[in-house]
Amino acid sequence: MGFNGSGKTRVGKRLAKDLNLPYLDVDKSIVSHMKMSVNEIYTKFGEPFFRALETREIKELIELDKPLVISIGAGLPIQEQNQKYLKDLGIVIYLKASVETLAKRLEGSSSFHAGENLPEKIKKLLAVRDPVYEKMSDIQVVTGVKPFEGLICEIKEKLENYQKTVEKIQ
Ligand SMILES: Nc1ncnc2c1ncn2[C@@H]1O[C@H](COP(=O)(O)OP(=O)(O)O)[C@@H](O)[C@H]1O
Ligand SMILES: O=C(O)C1=C[C@@H](OP(=O)(O)O)[C@@H](O)[C@H](O)C1
Ligand SMILES: [Mg+2]
Repeated sequence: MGFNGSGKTRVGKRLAKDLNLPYLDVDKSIVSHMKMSVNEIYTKFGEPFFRALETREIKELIELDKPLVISIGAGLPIQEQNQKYLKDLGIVIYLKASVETLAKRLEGSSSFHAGENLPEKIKKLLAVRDPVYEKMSDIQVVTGVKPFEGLICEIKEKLENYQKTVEKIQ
């Protein structure tokens, strides 16, 4: 979980490979179910419809009850209707990034329509989203500081520690 460009796809795919688990991207699942791009769904049916598809998708994943590494869209956790399901989905990792890191990564991105002032748009949206990501996450890592390999090691270490702590409690 994280802002657009925080690395959900890249980190998710690598983590799945290292943990020997299947990888699933919620946006990609929606696109393949609908046979339409995210942009087409937004244009044709509007955002609330897309958000309802996200909700349906994560409910199905909970019912599936299968170990997976999942990337969710940046807007999914912001929807109140999804927050109760997110907790049931499993361990939630927040890829936290600064405005500067995100602006660097999202420059020229076709999926993040920034218009004129990219850092300003990121700053505004992040101010709303970061507290929600903080609240909804079990594990947090800062991305954009250390090299990718180091970040992956940090995530795996934090995951192990988290699982050990949960086992102790149960
Ligand atoms: N830890 C990282 N260090 C440097 N670049 C990264 C890192 N994680 C992701 N990126 C790059 O940032 C961009 C956005 O990553 P991506 O995984 O597509 O983000 P998201 O799925 O969260 O939108 C890609 O070009 C990706 O290669
Ligand atoms: O920020 C958002 O509201 C969205 C982020 C996108 O996912 P990424 O986080 O992979 O860009 C995608 O779900 C959709 O375009 C809406
Ligand atoms: Mg992505």
